Amino acid sequence: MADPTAARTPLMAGNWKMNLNHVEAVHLLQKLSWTLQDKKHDFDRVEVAVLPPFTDIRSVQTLVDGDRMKIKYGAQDVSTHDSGAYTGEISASMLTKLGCTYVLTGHSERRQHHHETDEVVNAKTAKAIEAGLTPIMCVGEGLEVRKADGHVEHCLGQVDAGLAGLKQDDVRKLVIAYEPVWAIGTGEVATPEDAQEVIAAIRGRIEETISPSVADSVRILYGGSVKMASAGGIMAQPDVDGCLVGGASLQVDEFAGICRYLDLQLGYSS
Ligand SMILES: O=C[C@H](O)COP(=O)(O)O
Repeated sequence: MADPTAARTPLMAGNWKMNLNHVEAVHLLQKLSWTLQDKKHDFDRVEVAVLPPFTDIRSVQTLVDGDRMKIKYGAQDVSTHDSGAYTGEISASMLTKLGCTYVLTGHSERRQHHHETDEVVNAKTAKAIEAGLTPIMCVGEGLEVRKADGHVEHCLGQVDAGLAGLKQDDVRKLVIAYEPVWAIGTGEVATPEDAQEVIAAIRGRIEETISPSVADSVRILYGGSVKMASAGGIMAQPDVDGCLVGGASLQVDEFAGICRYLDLQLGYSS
């Protein structure tokens, strides 16, 4: 039986999507770091990561290394290929070389606008792991599926397909993000109970198909219009291990507030 209270370090990951050039990226990251330092953020207690566009990653790396920041970073996508004649693609080893920790796979915007199938998501996830990156593999249902009450089965199907063929120890280390498509960038947040329902089902599926200890270790995030005001309620759910934040990660005070949800809950916000 998977233990929903097993120790898993919460992760707050900011997906900048196609926003911020490299100069703007440096400004935002510097300000985020100062804000969190000023509030004495404990990065071992709540991990913080940013996922900039590819063109910003080298600048982010220089800043993180130069200032010895504890903020981690990663990319928003990765190729299924290792190298060669694949115009416009970026390989997993290129990201590792840039010091990336994380990479998103299967974000709904890639599934929707770039027709990424579950097989492609699985191949990208495997390539990322092979190169030493931690994939944040995204799953989530659209509005029609939710209305037809098929959301849990839909997400479990995406999880099964995305994890196919991966080794137990690799699954243990990866991160899954549940993002209901109808809640992305719409201001429409799933309730904390909606997030818990699907995330607990995903953990249960991993327990069943892989192992209870892997299910206890794997971190599962919620994403979809998360704001400072909603983060505490979402994070109070026993199976939710963090948030994948889009729009609010472009506003330093909002994102810092999300990262500090524990302090804010405890009333240390002043
Ligand atoms: O990757 C992040 C998600 O797509 C959520 O975006 P959002 O916070 O703007 O709704």
